[in-house]
Amino acid sequence: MPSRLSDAIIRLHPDFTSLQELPESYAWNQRDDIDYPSFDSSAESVPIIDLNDPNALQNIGHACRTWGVFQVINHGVSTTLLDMVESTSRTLFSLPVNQKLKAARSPDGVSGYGFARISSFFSKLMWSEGFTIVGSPDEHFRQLWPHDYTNHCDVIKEYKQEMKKLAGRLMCLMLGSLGITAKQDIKWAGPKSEFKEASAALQLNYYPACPDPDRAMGLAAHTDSTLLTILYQNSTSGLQVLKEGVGWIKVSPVPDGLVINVGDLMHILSNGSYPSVLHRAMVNRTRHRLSIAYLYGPPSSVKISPHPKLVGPTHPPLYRPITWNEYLDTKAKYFNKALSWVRVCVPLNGLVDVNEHNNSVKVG
Ligand SMILES: C=C1C[C@]23C[C@@]1(O)CC[C@H]2[C@@]12CCC[C@@](C)(C(=O)O1)[C@H]2[C@@H]3C(=O)O
Ligand SMILES: O=C(O)CCC(=O)C(=O)O
Ligand SMILES: [Fe+2]
Repeated sequence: MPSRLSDAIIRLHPDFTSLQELPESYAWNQRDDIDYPSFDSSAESVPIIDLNDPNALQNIGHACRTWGVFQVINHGVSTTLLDMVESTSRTLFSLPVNQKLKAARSPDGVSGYGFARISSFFSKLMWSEGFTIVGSPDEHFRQLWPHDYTNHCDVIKEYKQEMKKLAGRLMCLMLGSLGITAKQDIKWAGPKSEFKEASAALQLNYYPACPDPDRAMGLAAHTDSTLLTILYQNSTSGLQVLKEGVGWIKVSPVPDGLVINVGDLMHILSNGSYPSVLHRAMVNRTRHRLSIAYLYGPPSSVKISPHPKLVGPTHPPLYRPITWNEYLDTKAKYFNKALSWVRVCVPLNGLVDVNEHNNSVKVG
C-alpha cells in the first residue's frame, strides 16, 4: 500500500495494536505540547482526600486552591461498579476497528467513537481512542453490539447515576469551602442540594501500549470545560497535572480512588480562586491504559458567572456570564485560550472585555 494512503487509513482507522513502530504522524518530537519538567510523585503529590474525614471540606478547599486537582477515597462508589465500567470500556475498545467505526462520532456530533476532539489543534496525532456518551448510550451501543448491548447500557446508566450523586456531593463540599451554601446560594442546586438538573458527558479513553512512549502523546495538555470532572483510571499510570512553578506531576493510581479535576466553569464560578488544572495523559511501552471521565456541568440554560458572594468592591468579577454550551463553543474555537476569552479586565472607570472584539463572536 502506498505509504500516504496507509497513513491516511491509520489516521482514520487507528488500529494501534498492529503497529510495531511509531509512525511519524504520531511522533511528538518537536513537543507541540507545553514543555515543563516532569516529576514522579516522590517530588510532590496530588492530595488524597478521605470523604469520611471530618476535615474533608477544608482539605478540599486547600486542594482546589493550590492544585486544582485531588483524589478521593471512601467516595461511596462500589469497587464492583468501577470494575464493571472498566470491563465494558475494555470490551468496547477491543472490538475490531470496523465495528467501532459503526458508532463513529459524526463531524458535527458529540457522541460516539473517535479521536480526541482537541486533535484538530495539533499537527501530530494522539496515541489514543475515545468514546463519548452524552445522554443514553443505547443507540451507539446497539451499533457496536447488535445482539447483547443491554448489559453494557445498564452498566453505563448505573455508573452515570452514581457519578451524578458523587458530583452533587463534591459540588456541596467545593462550594462550601468557598463559603457558598448550595441550598441557599445556587438556585439550580434545587431544594435538597442534589443538583438534579445538572448536565454531564461520559468520556471513555483508551491508550494502547506504545512502541515509543517517549515520543508519543496520549492526550495533549488541556483543561476540562466543566465545573468538575471525576476520573477513574485503571492501574496503569499516565495522567500528569501541571503544578505552577514545579512542573508536570504524575497522578499515581490509588486502588478505588477517583481523581477530581477543577474545570474551567468552576474557575469562573469561584472568580479564579479555584483554578482549573492543566493535565495530559502519557502512554506506556508495555501496558495499555484506560480512563473514564465524567464531565459535569450546569443545566444547559444556566449561565455561570463569578458568584456574588465572592465579588465586591475589592474583588471585581473577572469573567462574564456564560452557559456550558457557549463555553464549549468557545473552547472548540480557541482551545486553551478559551478562559481568557471569557475574562474581563478592570479599568478605573468600569468593566470591559479583555477581548473587546470578543463581543462580536457568535457562541451557542
Ligand atoms: C462535555 C464535553 C467536554 C469535552 C467536550 C465534550 O462535549 C465531550 C468530550 C469532552 C472532552 C474529553 C477529552 C478532553 C476534552 C478537552 C475533549 O477533547 O473532549 C474534553 C472536552 C472539554 O472538556 O472541553
Ligand atoms: O486519561 C486521562 O487520565 C485523562 C483523560 C482526560 O483528561 C479527559 O478525558 O478529559
Ligand atoms: Fe481532561
